[in-house]
Amino acid sequence: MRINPIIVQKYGGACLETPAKIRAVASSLADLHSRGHRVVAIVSAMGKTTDELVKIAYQVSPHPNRRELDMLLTTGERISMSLMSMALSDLGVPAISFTGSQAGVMTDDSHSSARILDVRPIRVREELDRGRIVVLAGFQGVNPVTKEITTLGRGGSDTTAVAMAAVLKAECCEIIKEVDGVCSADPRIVANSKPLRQLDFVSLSEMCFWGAKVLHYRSVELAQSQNVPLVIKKWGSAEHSTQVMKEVVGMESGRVLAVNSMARIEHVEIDSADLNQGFEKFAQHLKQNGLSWPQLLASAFTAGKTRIMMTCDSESLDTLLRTLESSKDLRKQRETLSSVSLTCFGGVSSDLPFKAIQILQRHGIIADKYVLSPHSVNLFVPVDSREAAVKALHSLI
Ligand SMILES: Nc1ncnc2c1ncn2[C@@H]1O[C@H](COP(=O)(O)OP(=O)(O)O)[C@@H](O)[C@H]1O
Ligand SMILES: N[C@@H](CC(=O)OP(=O)(O)O)C(=O)O
Repeated sequence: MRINPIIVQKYGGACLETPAKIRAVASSLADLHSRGHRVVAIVSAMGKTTDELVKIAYQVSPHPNRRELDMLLTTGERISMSLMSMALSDLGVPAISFTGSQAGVMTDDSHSSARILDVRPIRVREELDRGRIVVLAGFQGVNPVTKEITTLGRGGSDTTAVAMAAVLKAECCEIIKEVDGVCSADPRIVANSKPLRQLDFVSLSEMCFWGAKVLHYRSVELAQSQNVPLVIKKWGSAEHSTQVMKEVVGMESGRVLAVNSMARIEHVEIDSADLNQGFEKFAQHLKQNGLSWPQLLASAFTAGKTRIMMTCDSESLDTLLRTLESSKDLRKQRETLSSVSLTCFGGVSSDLPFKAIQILQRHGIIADKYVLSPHSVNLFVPVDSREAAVKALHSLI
């Protein structure tokens, strides 16, 4: 007997913003199911629900307990999953929803930035075998030791989808968006940004690490390491999609593929004897204050100070900066910056940083410094120049 292929589809908050949108997604899932696929749908919270929950938490407590914050934020996805399952039942399609822990998503114990250690989708497999569509809450899991509920970090539902597709050996993992796949820049900033129809894993993961909000960057790394066929698709449009490939034809062209940016980068300075002690003090400070690790971008040690450059969601950065006020050895250093990154195919050409600096200068923007990664030039600019810098550098594409 031929076993029907499994398709994992992930729907982001934008596609689930209203009850009408949820019903529309349900009918598209029903259609997929009727064509003989076994379907797993990963859902995010409706619209901006997670932002609203975060806001409420900070109105109640200026420094919310991280365990309780995770308990709160996971409710957003629970709402979506149960509504989606109801909508499917109304269409006459058998469906069942599961939370991350019911679906067997096992994580480490790091609240608000947990990493997936294992997936044991026992109930998911049973229900697929019964012919049901399985609807899963993205962005969450459970730590098998502490038994606590965790979240994977903002945008983490993409990573749930890829992890589930990997263990279920799905035929495809489709990330469904309201945008036209992955574009050469955020279409909200650059109206004429170009959709990228094919992208290699390395370039995409670099773009997402440096701020492209289109995918959780850990999901790209996981898809690459687990060999998951990954497609980013525009909702309701068969042809508008980005296919992520192991290799895209071409050698070391250095062609600029995309410009992305990070809105807010902060610097912390730590009194220390060397880099190692600087990091130890930073790690201890995070632990003592119940804070999760931010995304670290660079660090340096000179003259008794370790300086760390980092980013994270704005609420977490605000909380971290507040805790520095009562610290003896750690302090906020210099003004907040934004980043602008050029991601290139097949490596960065040596003259690109200087070309980029000149273009910015012609637009009256002074780049403070830049760092290179194998596939990106990442420049740091004043926060109020961020959008103008993205638009100016998009001329290189
Ligand atoms: N390079 C990029 N390509 C496409 N979208 C991007 C890029 N950088 C940032 N974005 C943003 O990512 C979001 C992705 O799609 P959307 O369906 O709105 O979100 P979600 O699925 O997270 O709810 C959009 O808001 C878009 O503005
Ligand atoms: N709801 C969570 C997780 C997520 O993945 O959301 P989205 O897929 O809408 O970016 C967040 O807003 O962070």
